[in-house]
Amino acid sequence: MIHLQGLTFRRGEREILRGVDLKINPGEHWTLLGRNGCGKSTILEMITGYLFPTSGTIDVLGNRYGQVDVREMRKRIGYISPSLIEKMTLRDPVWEIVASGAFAYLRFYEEVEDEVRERAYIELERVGLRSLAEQPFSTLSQGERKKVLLARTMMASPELIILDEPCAGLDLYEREKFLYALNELSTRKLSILYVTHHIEEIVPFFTHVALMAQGKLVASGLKRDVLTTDKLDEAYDLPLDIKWRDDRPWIEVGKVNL
Ligand SMILES: Nc1ncnc2c1ncn2[C@@H]1O[C@H](COP(=O)(O)OP(=O)(O)OP(=O)(O)O)[C@@H](O)[C@H]1O
Repeated sequence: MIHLQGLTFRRGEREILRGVDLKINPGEHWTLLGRNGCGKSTILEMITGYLFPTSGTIDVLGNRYGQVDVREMRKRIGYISPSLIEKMTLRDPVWEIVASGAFAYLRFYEEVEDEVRERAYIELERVGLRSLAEQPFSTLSQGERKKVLLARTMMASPELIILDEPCAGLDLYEREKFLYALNELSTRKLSILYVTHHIEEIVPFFTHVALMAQGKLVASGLKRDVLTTDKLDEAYDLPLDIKWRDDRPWIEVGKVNL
């Protein structure tokens, strides 16, 4: 599904990625964790073909980057990045925003086929927003907008969904609703790669975790093997204690001397 080998990325004197190896198999759902600036978004931008490594190889969905048209690859990958919402036209109705995902357009300049419109309604129904289909996108809450983007992503039947901090700025209720919608999608034939700063967002359907620090992977593998006190201490340089409740982790922070 995704195989990164020996990825490095340099900008001037800075080594932003330092030998990242990561293998994600079909059907696995991964969370990528690490402090600000450790290189998470850089990895996502490489997997989506917007950035190229200084050295190392990237294989995604059976294709080696450098030997494949990345525009074709992007049609097979749903990518929800922080900048995507800003690119949407706020006055467009919600269903149209969703429908545009079928063609990877940002908006339509011609009549939308009935079949595409119907599919947009179905995807909206799946994320629980069918009733808002005719409203302008601008009238939706932040959480609803994020779920609209999820529905939009599903229009292209992606084999891989990549999300960069999709719950940033959402209140607890909106966050849980978003994660519930994502959980529903996780049962379809696809893999999810999800970047977050919040360990409690690692809901039960996530199977694996990759933990980064300063451009390197501290650990990667099954979530219970990676989310240990020692490994988290190493990545965050804080006295942390991990607890589990209903297969969902949360963090206790010990006395901090910064
Ligand atoms: N094109 C670039 N030129 C120079 N520096 C860059 C470039 N792209 C990223 N960086 C730097 O690389 C580091 C990693 O950035 P990246 O956005 O991948 O981190 P991140 O882990 O996603 O951080 P955050 O959690 O804050 O979003 C940062 O220090 C950033 O300033």
